[in-house]
Amino acid sequence: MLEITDLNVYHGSSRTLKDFSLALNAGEVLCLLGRNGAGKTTALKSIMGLLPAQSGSIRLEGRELTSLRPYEVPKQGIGYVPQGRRLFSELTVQENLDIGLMTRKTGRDVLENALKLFPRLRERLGQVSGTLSGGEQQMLATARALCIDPSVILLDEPTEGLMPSMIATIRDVVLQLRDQGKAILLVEQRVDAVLSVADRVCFVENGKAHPALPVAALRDDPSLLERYVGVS
Ligand SMILES: Nc1ncnc2c1ncn2[C@@H]1O[C@H](COP(=O)(O)OP(=O)(O)OP(=O)(O)O)[C@@H](O)[C@H]1O
Repeated sequence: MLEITDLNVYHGSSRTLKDFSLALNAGEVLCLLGRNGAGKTTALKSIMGLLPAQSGSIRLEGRELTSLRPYEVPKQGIGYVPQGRRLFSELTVQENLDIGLMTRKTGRDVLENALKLFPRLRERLGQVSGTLSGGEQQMLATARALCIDPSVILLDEPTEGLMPSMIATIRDVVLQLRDQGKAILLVEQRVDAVLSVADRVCFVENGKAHPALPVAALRDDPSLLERYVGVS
């Protein structure tokens, strides 16, 4: 569904992604794991066209994305939930969701599906989003991405700073979306969260992606985590 091949991305003169390659399938959760600064967020931003590719390709069902402007990428059906959520904090919950709906001119049924996953947001449609709790803001950022009716969803550390019950809610939603056939690329630092949600994991090390492994490989060989993430 989404195929990244030999992608090279620079920040100034430093090469942040080095011949970075991975393939993401429909109906799976692929988790990017790696140390701080390994290049995980850079990979997601590059997919969204927020950082230009020096070389390499990013294809969604065969269509090349690297030549698109950033505003054109979500229109292809890629939803992005950035680290830190990046809501329009002065706008209400409804207005944030409307921005998602406008992106691809999706219908109210798409909004209904998103609100079904997050009933708590339905109760707060008129609330200014900057006044939501951290967990509710994460729900809103996810629901806004779902309002474009994406086939691919990129989530950057969605459980960061959340309490356990909220982490469980996000995990359940990710699994439901996977079961609906969405392709999900997840950056996640919490090993327990990775083990409970991922189908495959891909270690990112110094800007390079190692070949993806089934998540069972982490259980079978815990030394992988120590080697690539620095936890045991
Ligand atoms: N705007 C920027 N200007 C210069 N260098 C940057 C910029 N953004 C990121 N980098 C560098 O690119 C490298 C990869 O950063 P990136 O944020 O992709 O890492 P990450 O794997 O997501 O890390 P973390 O787990 O800490 O979020 C780091 O060395 C970082 O310092």
